Amino acid sequence: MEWCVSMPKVELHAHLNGSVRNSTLFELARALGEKGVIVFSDVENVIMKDDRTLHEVFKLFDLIHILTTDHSTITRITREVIEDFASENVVYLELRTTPKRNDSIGMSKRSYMDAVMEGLRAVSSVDVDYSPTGLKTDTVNGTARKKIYVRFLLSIDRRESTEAAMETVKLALEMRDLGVVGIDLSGNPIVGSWDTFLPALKFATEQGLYITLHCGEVPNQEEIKAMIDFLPHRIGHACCFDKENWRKLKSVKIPVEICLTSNIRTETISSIDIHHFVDLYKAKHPLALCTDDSGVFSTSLSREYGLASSAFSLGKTEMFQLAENAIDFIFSDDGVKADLRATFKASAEKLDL
Ligand SMILES: CNc1ncnc2c1ncn2[C@@H]1O[C@H](COP(=O)(O)O)[C@@H](O)[C@H]1O
Ligand SMILES: [Zn+2]
Repeated sequence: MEWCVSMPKVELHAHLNGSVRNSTLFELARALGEKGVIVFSDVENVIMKDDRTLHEVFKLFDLIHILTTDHSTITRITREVIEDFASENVVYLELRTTPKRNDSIGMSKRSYMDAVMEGLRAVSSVDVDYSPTGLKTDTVNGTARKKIYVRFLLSIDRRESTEAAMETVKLALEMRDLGVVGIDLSGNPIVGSWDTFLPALKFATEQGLYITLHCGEVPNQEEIKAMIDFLPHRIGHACCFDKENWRKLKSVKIPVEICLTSNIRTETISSIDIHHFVDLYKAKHPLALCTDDSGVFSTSLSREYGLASSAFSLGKTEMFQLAENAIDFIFSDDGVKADLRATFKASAEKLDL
């Protein structure tokens, strides 16, 4: 596990509100409890519960959103989440979040994202490169400070309308210079229908945004087929595919964001030894290990690598290679890729690989 921490890593699938530290959630819940907005002990029971079905996870997100959704809290959790990933040597992070409108507190999707950007700028433990135009890393006494690349994906929640989804895509386009690189479709997989989001996703693609879709968290083969036919740049999960969709996915080689702990905890996959990671890995299908919701599932990217290593008997060289391969699937240009490859090369020498 310690070795997995020391290795550089690339995180491609992390939801902001799913990655909040438990200690922060408790602090926020206590404060709202004192104001009489919520009952602290109810919240405590929900947060501490370890195994949750997929359905229960979405109830938890509704609760987390009550705790986090004001501008200053969004700023705080963004800073903390980036610092947490940087502290375990994540060198490139694509953080996704659903821009939220809440008229009662004067929050628009834009002001929500401005609060996120403020959190990013407040990170102090590490240099943050978030702008596609690049940040020059300061050299202090000949040693460059530790650096993390951060890019954002704006999520469309499956509860949203076509218009709301389109608003999110337009916001992403507006915020391109601030490091917003793409669109994610997420939310409760049994809610909403693919057709609702298609116009916004098509528009996003035409405008050159990258697309990743939560795909196959439930066995809806028709939707899975339609999603693969759309040819997104990546998909998340790919758990409940039938034979035909599996074959299709492999033939078009869409990279898969693999979230081991999330799939096991939500019982989407019944046990780790039958996880589709094995089949995809053996087939050399493009894939990347990711956390999904490190707070909600009490994990970290280092833990996910540790889990893969022990469950599938992967050695250090294989783990390192797996982490490095994820560079190929990032939503950034060749300059960033080259810089990340150089970081991995320097680290391989240090780690004696
Ligand atoms: C467990 N598997 C999952 N499947 C689908 N969507 C998920 C998810 N985990 C998280 N989300 C999506 O991310 C939101 C929380 O972060 P943000 O408020 O956007 O920062 C959730 O409300 C849900 O829409
Ligand atoms: Zn997810």
